[in-house]
Amino acid sequence: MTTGAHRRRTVRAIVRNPMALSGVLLLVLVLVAFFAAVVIGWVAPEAAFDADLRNVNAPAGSPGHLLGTDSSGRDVLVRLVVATKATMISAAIALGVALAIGIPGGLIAGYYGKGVDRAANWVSNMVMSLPSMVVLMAIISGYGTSMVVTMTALGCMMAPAVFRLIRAQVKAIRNELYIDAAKVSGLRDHRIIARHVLQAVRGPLVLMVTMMSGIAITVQTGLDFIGLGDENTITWGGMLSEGFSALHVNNALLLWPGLAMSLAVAAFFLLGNGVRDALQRSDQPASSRRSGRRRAGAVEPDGHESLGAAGTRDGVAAPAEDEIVAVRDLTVRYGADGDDAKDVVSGVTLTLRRGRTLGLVGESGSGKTQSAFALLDLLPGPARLVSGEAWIDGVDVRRLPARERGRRIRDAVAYVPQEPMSNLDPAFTIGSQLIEPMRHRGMTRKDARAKAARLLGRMGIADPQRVMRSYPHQVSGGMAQRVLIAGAISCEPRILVADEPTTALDVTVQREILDILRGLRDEAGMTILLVTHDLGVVADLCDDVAVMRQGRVLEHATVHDFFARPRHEYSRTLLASVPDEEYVRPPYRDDAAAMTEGVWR
Ligand SMILES: Nc1ncnc2c1ncn2[C@@H]1O[C@H](COP(=O)(O)OP(=O)(O)OP(=O)(O)O)[C@@H](O)[C@H]1O
Repeated sequence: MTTGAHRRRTVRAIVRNPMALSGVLLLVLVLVAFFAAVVIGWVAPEAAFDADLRNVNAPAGSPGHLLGTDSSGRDVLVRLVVATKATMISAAIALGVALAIGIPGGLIAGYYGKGVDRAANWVSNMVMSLPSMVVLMAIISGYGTSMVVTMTALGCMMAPAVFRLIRAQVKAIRNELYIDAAKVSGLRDHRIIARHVLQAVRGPLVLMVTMMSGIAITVQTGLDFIGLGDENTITWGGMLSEGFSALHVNNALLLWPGLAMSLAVAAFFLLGNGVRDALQRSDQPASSRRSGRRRAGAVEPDGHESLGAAGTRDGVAAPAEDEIVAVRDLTVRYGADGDDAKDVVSGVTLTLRRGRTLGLVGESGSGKTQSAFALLDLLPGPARLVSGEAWIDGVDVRRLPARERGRRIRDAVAYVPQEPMSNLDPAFTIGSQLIEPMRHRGMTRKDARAKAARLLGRMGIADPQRVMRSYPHQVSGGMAQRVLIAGAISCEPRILVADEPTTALDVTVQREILDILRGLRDEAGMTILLVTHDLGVVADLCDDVAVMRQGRVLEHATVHDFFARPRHEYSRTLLASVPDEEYVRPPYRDDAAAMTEGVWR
């Protein structure tokens, strides 16, 4: 579905939602009153102050006075309409200030974490602990009853609520795999925040904005009611105060401004709830949203030391020309140094030769993914890279400054993750997710769209245009994996890191995906690092193999040597534990050609 179609669907959902619709209608009424107040201010600025002392406290329906007059003979309806303007402007000021502080603060603190987050959170907690009314009264006593000053202060007091909401939402999605995928595809932080993060927080934000509008109106009216408002401005609070003084003479004077305020507040609350529901309904089913695996330890990113930090040894020889990737002595540590430290990758050395496929095998938890993440500079927050080199195409990227390192890795290496669905942002069509990285690298939208369709075709997708219009929840797992591979190769990387790309798929689709990878190696000359625990896949697709266990590489050999003459005891155990001997039988024969004729073909 296109963005335009999605928008139409959202509008339809709002119109069909009774709560949203009544909110919209009430808000239209308030806006009509607002614009009427603006017009009255131009054409008859004195109309709200015209007193007719011979006609005080006239009841509603009196000639010329639909809602009657007040105790000075002024027309209640005109005053009510004029008061709408000041009340709405006050609410807008408070809201604007709260959003201007809260949204960027929450985005930055939630996305970057660490010290920024701690400092911002501390300030927010401090402001939240202050009693708002007392602070507002103190400000009024110090700076007078200026509406702008009072509402700006109220906005500052409300900002922490926005900050907390945005920060919590950003933290919840910061470690989603589709955010990692966006990083890998080369999108800069500000684009990821604008495109993926803001999109995810819009629902709760709409609700908060409407709630806060209601609160701002209530507070402003309350302050005016108790006499702390700007006495030169007509407001609903001021009218309520006058009505309260004349309660026993004309109780209708309390009714009309009270009703106006209640309707305005209700308009915002109904609209907020309705729009939130409509947004949820017009998006894909909740079950398909963010169902992805969240990497363990995604809570606080303290102490993250990425590639490029200290520890590079000088004077080390560069890898040979055909070694497109050379990882040497890589150690990834979780926890602070000392007893808490845990090395999940210990002194790992791996070599990928140009145009070949290296299978990284090992039992679950052996450190395969962490090694791949270390190479991609994608380690999660709590992980630290404490030693090692990572050579990509003749450059040790650990020695590069962060930005240059990121650029070099993204230019050379693409990543295909294990769980296709959780690596696609549920809020965007597949087409837009494929096109964006190419656009980011300077391609026109038209060219990027054509290339995306072409790549999907090459991935064996029969109707690329339809798939591009679809949202992730509308395609199967196998299709999503093809989409991710198409996305990964769209910017023409030289190296592909595929982390168990077939694990979540059924056998037929697995075979097709493996064929695609084989085609990328054989036809496009791509170098592939294939993380897998499946020796059948290794036998079928890989040229070299590295066996990992407990964070260490135990054996690094050609596939032929590995199957024919496994050197390490653990390799022999692994081979012996394969349930169906047929899987690995062909490579055991000392016949290199037979290796590619395994059961997958
Ligand atoms: N955030 C984390 N905090 C602490 N330890 C972690 C964290 N993430 C991973 N680990 C540990 O790192 C080790 C290696 O994990 P890794 O994901 O690399 O394993 P793997 O070989 O890819 O396994 P699998 O095949 O199950 O994906 C495991 O012992 C795991 O528990």
